[in-house]
Formats: sequence, structure tokens, C-alpha cells
Amino acid sequence: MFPPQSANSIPIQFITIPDPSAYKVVQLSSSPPPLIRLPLPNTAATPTYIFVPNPSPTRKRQVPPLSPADGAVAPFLMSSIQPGSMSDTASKVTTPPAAPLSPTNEVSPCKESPKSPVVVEIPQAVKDYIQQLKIHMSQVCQDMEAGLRMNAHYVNVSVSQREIARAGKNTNRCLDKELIITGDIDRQKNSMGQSQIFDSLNGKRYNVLFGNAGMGKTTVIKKLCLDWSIDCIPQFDFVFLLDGKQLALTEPVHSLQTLLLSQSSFAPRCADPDGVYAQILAAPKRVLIVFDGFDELRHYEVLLQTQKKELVASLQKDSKAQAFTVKQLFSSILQRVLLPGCTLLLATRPRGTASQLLRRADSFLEVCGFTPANVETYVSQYFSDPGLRESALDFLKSSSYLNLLCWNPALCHLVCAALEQCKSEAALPRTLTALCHKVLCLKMEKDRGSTESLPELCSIAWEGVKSNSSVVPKGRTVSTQLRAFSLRTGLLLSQSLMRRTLSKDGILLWANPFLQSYMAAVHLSLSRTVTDHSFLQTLPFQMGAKGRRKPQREEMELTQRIAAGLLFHNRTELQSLHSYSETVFRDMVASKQALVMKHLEGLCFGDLSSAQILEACNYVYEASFTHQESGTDTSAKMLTHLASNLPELLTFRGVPLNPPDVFTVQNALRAGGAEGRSFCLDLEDSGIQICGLRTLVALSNINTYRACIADVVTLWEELEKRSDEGLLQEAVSKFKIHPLKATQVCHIEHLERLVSIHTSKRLSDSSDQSNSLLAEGVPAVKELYKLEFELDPENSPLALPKLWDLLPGLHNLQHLDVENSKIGDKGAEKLANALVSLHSLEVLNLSENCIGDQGVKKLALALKDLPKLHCLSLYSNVISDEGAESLAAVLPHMASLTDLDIKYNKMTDIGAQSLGASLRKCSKVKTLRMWNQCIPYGVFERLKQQDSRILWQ
Ligand SMILES: Nc1ncnc2c1ncn2[C@@H]1O[C@H](COP(=O)(O)OP(=O)(O)OP(=O)(O)O)[C@@H](O)[C@H]1O
Repeated sequence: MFPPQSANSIPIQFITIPDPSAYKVVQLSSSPPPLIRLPLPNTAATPTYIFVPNPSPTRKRQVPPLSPADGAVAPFLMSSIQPGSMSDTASKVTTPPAAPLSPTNEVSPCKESPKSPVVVEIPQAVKDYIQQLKIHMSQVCQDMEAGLRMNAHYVNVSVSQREIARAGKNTNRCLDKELIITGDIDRQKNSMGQSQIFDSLNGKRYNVLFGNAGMGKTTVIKKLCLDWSIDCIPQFDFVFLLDGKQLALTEPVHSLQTLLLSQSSFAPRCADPDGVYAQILAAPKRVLIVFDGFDELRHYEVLLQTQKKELVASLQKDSKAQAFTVKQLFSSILQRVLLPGCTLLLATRPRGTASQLLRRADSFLEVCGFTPANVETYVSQYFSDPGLRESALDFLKSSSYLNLLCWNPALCHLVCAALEQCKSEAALPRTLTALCHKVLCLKMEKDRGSTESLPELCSIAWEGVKSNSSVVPKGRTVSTQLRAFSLRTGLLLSQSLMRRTLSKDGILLWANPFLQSYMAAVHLSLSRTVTDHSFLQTLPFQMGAKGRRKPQREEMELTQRIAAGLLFHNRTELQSLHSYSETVFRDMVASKQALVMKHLEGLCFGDLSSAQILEACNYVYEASFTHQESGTDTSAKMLTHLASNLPELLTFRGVPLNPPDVFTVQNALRAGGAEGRSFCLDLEDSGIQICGLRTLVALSNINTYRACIADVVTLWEELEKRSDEGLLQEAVSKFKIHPLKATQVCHIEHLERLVSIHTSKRLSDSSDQSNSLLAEGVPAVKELYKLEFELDPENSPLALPKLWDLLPGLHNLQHLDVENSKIGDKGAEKLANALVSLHSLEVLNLSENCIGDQGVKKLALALKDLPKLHCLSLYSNVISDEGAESLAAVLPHMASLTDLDIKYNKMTDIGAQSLGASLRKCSKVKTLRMWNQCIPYGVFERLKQQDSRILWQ
């Protein structure tokens, strides 16, 4: 039984609310019929609420009454009812608590102009369209790849929030931003379930979703769309997906309306486009636009170029005119010319810089890939047969590299496809090349007689890799037979760009980036049309400043690696990929192998960038281990050559080290060990996972290592828990942090933790094992001689208090640089307290810190007790005569001081003369720089003449 409509015809609305306990009965803001929770029979599971809306004339939206049978529809109504549609209070009640009110889920007109609320009504026809859109999305977003469905195969992955920082504190490129690569622990702290994305964004409107090829960006987006379709993202009334591939449509025949309602992926036919579009324009804050299909970050850059004024004017005047190109419309959305209030989510591979985009975006997310538990879930879901599932999981456990490749979901899919047909452990692919090869062979087995199509397809793949595109160029003729073969095998997909005009504008694109690279590599390595000369030009590690600076494109790098793998693969295995005679094929391969070897031998490893060193490890791994037996002589020589020539100080700073990368680096280092070599590893800013860190630290030929301090401490704790005393001992004694440059708040937080372990001489309160190990403290802390505090001015205040606290623990510190950190007098006082413990300090840089007389007075007292201090900079502070005099008073007691810089402060001739007089008593001082504009020129000249150690500069 349901309550009748109220007698005076005030519409009554029934809404199903997921968690009724979270809602209160509230009074509406005016004319107060209360909101009543009705204890209705048979509705315990889905309690029904009745809202008695404010019947004031400003209330526009009236939702027709629903019966309980409409339960499924009710959440949709909830999500699309905008706060303010009844009254703010009432609408707050309708918003589920899981999505806290933020600018995103508030309707702008009501929020922004409370005095004259303009409430946007959603007409019934538009509601119907929204419902249709949701239903349509819930169907089309189910498809993943190769017949897999989201509801059966989706694995709930995490997304982590990434941060950007200024490219450098003291550079004049202060507008340049770069993405920070955090350590594993911080990444875990910043990660969230995919369902929390929009809550975590907290109203941020310009969001970027990063992920390398195949890491699952599109899949996360599909999941978001599915969630929206079942009302789990109530912040948005509309979600539209725009595809970068549509940029190929160059005709000026589109409008924003047609772009969203006719061309966006997943949009169904709209019966009332004008009405829907009007609604979109009326409440843009409730619109989410997702851009996908851009291969690289830098591809967005083109869209961020300033648009012509006339174009902007005409777009703003009439965005319904069908007179614009897709590019112009994309640009206008990204540049906030069109729908400025909407939320944007841009998915992209991270390579290729796009400083403009980094500057504009408010938040950066990254798909984290599969954890080992995710891999297990994926494999278990993939193999419905329990027997197959078990053997697949067993196979995977026995093959480390294959297992690590599964970190990338697209590769995990390929691995499952290979495992499905695998009969024995020995037949398991051991490299990326062998994996892709296996998958291709399986596809071809199903499509016999297709070999003749391969060379052409491989050449198309290579053209795509060269031009950094997964789309087959429109002008490229593709024979009917090839087209049919590639679609049948699922190597290519056909996509229609003009959604409303079937296939005419269809494009062909590669379904899987790894298989595209594999096919391109087949072209490079196994085709005679690629001469030795052109093959040579495609080899990696091209030298010169440009080669070092420019990050290699992902698909190109993959192609080069796989090309190396193919060259050294078992020739019988490759038979299906070519139609040459045995001799011709053997000679061609031998010649290319020799080129590769010669190229490698010609490299000066010391000149390679960190990214290139990593590439070399991956490259040589493919060449050496693709062949199931021990590999050919040449490939073994390659590994030995790499191992013998890797720089002893091996740094991967700033280069993301993924799980499979760690494996190939480990492989190269091990080979180095066999050559009697040992290494010092720098793994800072590489994002290496803690298990990878453990693998590398466990190598016996690692002399020292650096890595994110928080991760290292976690590793120590893990080792202690597992009672792995031997490795713990190694991990503690080999760890180094000198010299330390702190550029982020977390660097200081991590250091604080390490110093506390050092001073307490134990890992944690409950530690016993590490007690003896740490009896002398942490070696890395004892050997920290130089600390540079280089946080940007906005973040320094967050970290300075921690710095002051930890400093007394750094007894052996010789060089402290806190330049340009706004420490002020208060900071100077704290520093003065800490200085008492820093007996080894030799250099102290406090330039540009707003230190005044009070601060310098405190410092002066502490400075005189630093027996080794020889260089002090107080350049560009605000010290006046009083401060100068306190310095002058302690100067003769600073027995080791040789250089004092107090230039660009505020003292006048009085302060300068005091310092000059004091200087006479300091025989050790070599230079005193103290000029500033307040010291009269004549006075300064006289002082200089009296003592030549007084300098201008
Ligand atoms: N969360 C997931 N659960 C299950 N499978 C996934 C998941 N994410 C990705 N995959 C698998 O990996 C494949 C590639 O994923 P997706 O297309 O989303 O990657 P992408 O990051 O968009 O790649 P690209 O940069 O090439 O566009 C999917 O087709 C699917 O098979």
C-alpha cells in the first residue's frame, strides 16, 4: 500500500535511498511541510521516503509520483535531481552521503547566486534521454576485448593520485611542471579504488588519467560509465566520451551539439537533441566529458594552442551552428571556451611532454596496473574450467618474467591466451617477443592459409609505429583479403568515426599495442625489404644530446626490443612468418644479428641516459632469452657485453622501473656478477615496488644502493618480520642517502623517520632483532654529510618544522643548504637550537630566507660554537645594523670561518663598520661580502681599502 497523493495536489515523490540510516528528517527551508520517512510495509530492504517539496513558486522541477515498482528508476531520479531543484536543504537530503557535496554536485546557478536562484528544470523528454543514455552505456560498455565482458572479467584496479612539481626551484622555468614519481609506499597511500575517483577529485574539473599502453585506461573509463549508468556517480547528469581518433574528421560540419549527441562514443540516438543540448548548456557542472584515444600526452598539446579570436567568438555566439571541425570543438572544450563548467577527464599515455596540459590540469591520476592478487583474480576469471585455472596459475608461478608482465592488464590477457594452449612448463614463453609470437601463432592456427597477408600487415604496423599511431592511415590501401584476415583474427578493429553514418568513415586500428609492435618488429627483422642500412637506423640508443634528451616513444621502444628478440629466436619457430628460402632467411638474419652486435659494441655506455640503460637491459634480455635453449653465441655475447659495460654507478633516477623492468635489470646485474663486476644502484624517483627493491638489494654484487627512504624502511621492517637477518644486515649496511636533496615534503618526512630509527637504534618499538644491527645507529644517517633543502616556497613551511626536529640527529652533517626557504626569524631560532648538535658543520647556506635581526641574534650565539664552520651565507635576508652587530660580536669566536656572505641585507654604514672592525680580529676569514644599497658608497670603499678581504661580489 502506498500513500495517496496529497489532497491539495502537491506532487509527492518517492525515492529509494541506498542507506536510509544516513538521512535525517529535515525541515525544508521555507513553508515547512516536513520531509517524512514513512514506515511502509514490505519495504524494509528498500525503504521509501516521501519528500513533500516546498510548494513555493520558485520550485520548478516536479517529479511525477512513482510507485515502488519504479524502484529501479528511482536512483536515476535521485542522481539527476540537482540540489536546489526543491531547496538546497531538501536536495542535500537527496544526495547520498558517499558523494559529499562539492562544487561538482551542486548546481551552479543556485549555488552561485543565492539571492536570485535560477533553478534548472530537467524536462521529462531530457530525463528520458538520460535514462536511454544510461541503458545504452550499460550495454555497450560491457564489451572488453576478444568477447570478454566487464561483468565477468573486470578486475577492480586501483588508481593513484599523482602530483606535479615545479621543474626546478631556482630556475626561471618556474612555470614548467613535471610529474613526480613517488615511491611505492606513497603511491599506495595515494591510491584509491576506481569507484572513489570522483569523490577524491573533490570538485576538480580538469583531470588527467595516465597509463602506459594497455594499462587499462579505457577499461577504467568503461567502468566509470557503467557505474554512472547505475547511478553510482550522482555528480553528473550527463557523461559523454570523445575519442581522439575523431580528429581524423577534418570537415567543418560539426557543432558542439552534434559532437556530444551524435558523435560521442556510446551516445544513443537522441529524439530531442535541442532539448537535451539546452539542458547541457543550462547545467554544465553536471556534465562529465571524457577524452580517450589520445596515444600520448603531447597529442593534447596541439589542442591547447590559442585559438583565433573570431573562432572563439563564433563558437560562443552559436555553438549549435554545424560549421566547426572536431579539432576546433575539442580545442574549445579543453580550453574552456565551450562548456566551461563541465568536468573533464583526459586519458592518455604519459610519454611526450605537454607542459601546457600539466599546467592546466587540477588533478592527475594513474592506473596502477595489476597487483599479484589482481593477476590471480584475472586468471581465475579468465579460466572458468577449474582444472585449466589451476594449471594456468601453476604455470604462471613457475615463470617469473611472464608473471611480472601480467602487471600490465593487456599483457595479462595475452599471457592467459598463451597459457590456454600451453602444454608444458618448458613451452612457456620467457620474453615479450616469445609471448607475442605465441599469441600470433595461435591466431594464425585458427586462420590457416593467412600467411600471405602477413608481410603487408607487418609493414602497415611498422608505418603506424613510425608515425606513433595505432590507426591505419586512411590513404593506405588495404586489400579486401588482408582486411578480412586482420578483422577475423582480431589484430585490427574497425571503428566508425561518424557514428550516425555507417562505415563510410570507418577507420581500421590496431586492437593491441603489443601485437602492433610485434608485427612491426617482424617487418624490421624478418623482411628483406628492410635493407641493412635502413635496419641500422631503426636500432635504439641513437647517441647525441638529442637522442639522450628525447624520451623514446613507447611503441617504438617495444618494436626495437621485439625486433631484437625475433632476430635471435629459434629459426624454425619463425618459419610461419616469412616465405624466404632457408638460406636466404638465415643469411639475412645473420647479417642483421651482426649489425645489432656491432651497434651495441660501438656504444659508449657511460654516455647513455638512465632511460637508455634500462632500454639496453630490456633489449638484451629479449635477444638473449627468447630462444628456448640458452640462446645463440651472439646473443650470449650481447649479454656479456652489456654486463661488462654497464656503468658502475647505475642510476635510474626519474625513470619508472616497472616490475618486468626490474627483472631485466636484475638479469643484467647478475650477468655482471658473473663477470666479477659490482654496482652502486640509484633507484630514487624510479617508483620501483618494494618487492622489486628487495630483489635488487638481494644481489650479492650490489655495493650500495639508494631508493625512496620510506620504501627502504618498509623493506627493512618486512625483512625483520620474516627474520631474514642476513638480507636485513645487507639492506641496512648498503643503504646510502648522501648527498640528500629534499625537493618534496615527503622527502623530509621520510628522513625524519629514518633519523628517528637512527637515534632510537631500533626499527620499531617491538623490534628486537634489529637492535644489535642498529646498535651504532643507521649507517646511511651517519654518513649523511650534505643536505639540501630545495622545496618550493609553497611547500617549505610544511616541511621546515620537521627539518628542525630531525637536524640534531645528523651529527656528521657538514653541509646544510636551506636557501630560499622563507625560514624567517622563527625558523632561524629553531635552526639555532638544532645547530648546537651539528659539530661537524662546515658550510651553512641561509641565503634568501627573510631572516631579520631577531633571527640572526639567535643564530649568532649558536654559530660561535660550531668549530668547523668555514662558510656562512646570509645573502639576501633582512638583517639590519642590530643584527650585523650581533654577528660582528661573534665573528672573532668563529675560529674556522673563512667566508661570510651578508650581501643584500639592510644594514647601513653602522653595521658595515662594526663588521669591518670585527674582521680585523679574524685572521682566518678570507672573504667578507656585505655590500647593499643602504651602505653609502664612500663608506664601503673606505672599508674595502682598509681590508682587502671585504668584497663587492
Ligand atoms: N581492470 C581490468 N580488468 C580486466 N581486464 C583489464 C582491466 N584493465 C585492462 N584490462 C585488459 O587489458 C586490455 C587493455 O586495456 P585498455 O584498452 O583499457 O588499456 P589502455 O590503457 O586504454 O591502452 P591504450 O593506451 O593502448 O589505449 C583490455 O582490453 C582488457 O583485456
